[in-house]
Order: sequence, then C-alpha cells, then structure tokens
Amino acid sequence: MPTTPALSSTPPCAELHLHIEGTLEPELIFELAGRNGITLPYASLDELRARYRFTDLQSFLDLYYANMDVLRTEADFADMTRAYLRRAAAAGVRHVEMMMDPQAHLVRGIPLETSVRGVCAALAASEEEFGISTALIAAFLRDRPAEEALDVLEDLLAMEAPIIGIGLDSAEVGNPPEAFIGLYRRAREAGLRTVAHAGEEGPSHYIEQALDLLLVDRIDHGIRCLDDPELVQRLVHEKIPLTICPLSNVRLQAVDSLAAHPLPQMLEHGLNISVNSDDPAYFGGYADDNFRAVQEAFGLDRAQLGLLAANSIEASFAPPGRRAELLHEVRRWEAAGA
Ligand code: HPA
Ligand SMILES: [Zn+2]
Repeated sequence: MPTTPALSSTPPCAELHLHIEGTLEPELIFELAGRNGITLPYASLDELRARYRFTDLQSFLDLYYANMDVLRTEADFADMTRAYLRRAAAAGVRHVEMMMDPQAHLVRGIPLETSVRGVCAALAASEEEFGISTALIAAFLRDRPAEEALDVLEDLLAMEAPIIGIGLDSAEVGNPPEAFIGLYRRAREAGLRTVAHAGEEGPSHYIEQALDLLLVDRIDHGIRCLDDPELVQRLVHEKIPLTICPLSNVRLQAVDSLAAHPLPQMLEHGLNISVNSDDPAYFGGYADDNFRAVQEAFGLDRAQLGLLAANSIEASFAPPGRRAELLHEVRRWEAAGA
C-alpha cells in the first residue's frame, strides 16, 4: 500500500514579524567572522550561546547589535537571508514580510546598498528556490533620531529599494511613536505600507499612538493592549492585525511564562493575531516552534491553529491572488486533519 506523507503538525502560514538580523545563528556568526577576519569576543559556540539569557528587550538588543558586526558584504547578507528562507520553508512559512534594520548597518559603516542588495538578492530567488513569496520592510530604530530615519527613508526611495513598507523597532520604553509622525507621513506619501512595534514592553497608549498618529496598518506585538479593554474593542472593531511572537515574549520576559501568555484571551476577544518568530536565532525557535509551543501550552486544536494561520495571510500585504492561494492551502491543511 502506498504510504501517505505525514501531515505537518503546524499549518502553512505567512510570517509577518521577523527581523532578518535576528536569524543570524551562532554557527553563521562564527563562519562570517572567519570569512571577514573578525575576532569575536567569544572563544566558542558554547560561550556565545551562554549569552542568550535575556532579562528584557534591551539585554537582547545589546547582543543582537553586537553580533551584526560580522555582516560586512552583500554575500554575508544574502547568505543570512537564504539560511532563514531555507529554515522557514521547513517550518511551513509560505510568505514572509521581513524586516531589516538598515540604520544598524549604516552606523557601523556598511552602506545602504550593501545591506539592501544582499538581502534582496536572496529574496529575489525565494519563490523559485523555496516556494516562499516575500516582501521587505525597512524598520527604523526608535532609539535613534527621527531625522536620521527620514534621511535613510529618502535614500531608500532614491535608490528604488524594493521595500513594501516601513516599521519601527528597537528599545520601546521612553521612545513613543509620536516622534515618528513625519517619517510615517512620508512613507504613506510614497505608497508604502506601515507597521510599528508597540505594546511589547511599552504601555498600551503607545499602541493608540501608533494607530492615531502613525496610522499603521498593523501592530507588531501589541500584547499590552489587554491592559485597556476599550483599546481591545477598538482593535477588534477596526480589525487591526497584531503580530504575536510567543517565544520572544517569554525569552524577553514580557510575559512571566508561556502559560501566562495572553494569546488565548486575545483569540477569545476575536483579535486578528498571528504567530511569528521575531528573532528566531535568539528566542528558541522558528515559526513551527512557536506554533508547537502555543499548541502544547494551550491545547489548541487544528481549527484554532488554522485560524492563526489564516489570520497571518489575511493580515499580510500579499496580492489578493496570492492570499487566496495561501488561504486555500490552510483550508486543505485543516481538512486533512479532520
Ligand atoms: O523584538 C524586538 N523588539 C524590538 N526591536 C527589535 N529589534 C529586533 N528584534 C526586536
Ligand atoms: Zn520584533
């Protein structure tokens, strides 16, 4: 008798909250350091891995920015991106909207062209190589001056960088969205989509600011919305997608434990939430690991996992035809388990 292929236990999905620099695995850090003649401040993989214990967002960002130093050439950026796409394909990711942090490279003396061209070279081959459709989001660092962000956006537009939108990331508390109104206005004028991290560590009113002042299409994280029931109702009513990163929230101690993660309440409220990996090399897993973690922690059934996956596709900026195709794949996945 022919054997039927094993059904994947996690659904096909779109990954909407992914920092490409956060996919730099320890092995690749050492490989790129060797290739570029860089002496790392760690003698071994184990010594590096021992640093992956975080107490909050900043403790992670310190290591995240330090490790980026190994990214020097277009090929380095392309290799990192290709490694992510390969792993994401195995995780069931069928479409990715990837953030990159151009400023984090510019401040190290890496030209915009180098980082953007390197990432884009891998993205351009992604559909054919991995079956993953892609879009690129330029994320701006909220702990650096807004004028600098605007200059970088102008440079990205001038070089016709193939970006679909902009985002806002880095240290949240004390860096509210309001400083970036001009940046987001310019992005909208240029026809770009907009997202922003809000309510990861920062208060719920940063989420309101991102909506009211930056007019974002999506909120990255947003878990702190539960502190404000009226805001939750608004997010439901206005169908604002929130890109949730469960393992990230645990590792950065934004929640006390996975069991204490608000994902079930968010589903119950009817929020459009999706499951994402954020910085998978640092937080203990890719999209499939995040799906498995919440499935086990909350006993989610196939329909609930399918809903999370369908949310990710509906919240994506993929063209309607691609969205329809991917939603069909999710329905097939759901039905295969019935
Ligand atoms: O999880 C994150 N939060 C904020 N900024 C970031 N930049 C990379 N990852 C993150
Ligand atoms: Zn993030």
